[in-house]
Amino acid sequence: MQTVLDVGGFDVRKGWLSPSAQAVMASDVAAVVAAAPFFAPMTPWGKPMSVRMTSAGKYGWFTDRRGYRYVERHPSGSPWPPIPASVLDVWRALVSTERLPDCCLVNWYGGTARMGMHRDADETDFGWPVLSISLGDPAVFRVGGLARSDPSRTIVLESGDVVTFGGPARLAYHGIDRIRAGGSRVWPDGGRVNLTLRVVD
Ligand SMILES: O=C(O)CCC(=O)C(=O)O
Ligand SMILES: [Fe+2]
Repeated sequence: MQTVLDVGGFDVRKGWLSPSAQAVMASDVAAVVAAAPFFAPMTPWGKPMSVRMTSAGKYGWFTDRRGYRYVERHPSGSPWPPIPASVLDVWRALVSTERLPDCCLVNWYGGTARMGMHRDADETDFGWPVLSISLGDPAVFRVGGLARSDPSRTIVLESGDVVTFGGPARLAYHGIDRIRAGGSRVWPDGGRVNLTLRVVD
């Protein structure tokens, strides 16, 4: 495991998923996306996000002019599909076999997509970590500290890397500076998917 932050609880597991496990998970994610298609989220201040987004599980993360929140339905009105077993297995191995996540947020990054620095703070209990899985093209991931003004540094997240934000790092600022197109064969047309597993309430 790599220690990147000065506070504890930010753990990077490089190559935790084998190429064959990544392939199984990619086809499970494709099935989630077939049931709950990607949509273009809008920030509360009216700017479209550059990622495309969907979710699996009891809740999906959502944003529009009314703000950030978890919702029980896809914008189509359908409930979110279940979180695939291949994804839950990672949570069971690294976090808990008793309390499973309520939400698997699926972010799709095409060529120029990025994500600004933010904290994952829409959940009720910060005692549970957020677990992040990367599939596809490498991403330049930026992680800072607990205040927006803290110094930050970058690491490259590649396909199969698994990150947990727990303990003091649960509320660390983080974001995606950019994607390195063409760095993976997980998706036939390139791009990157990031899955984040969250206990919501
Ligand atoms: O794409 C990533 O690695 C991070 C995604 C993220 O921070 C989020 O969805 O809250
Ligand atoms: Fe996040």
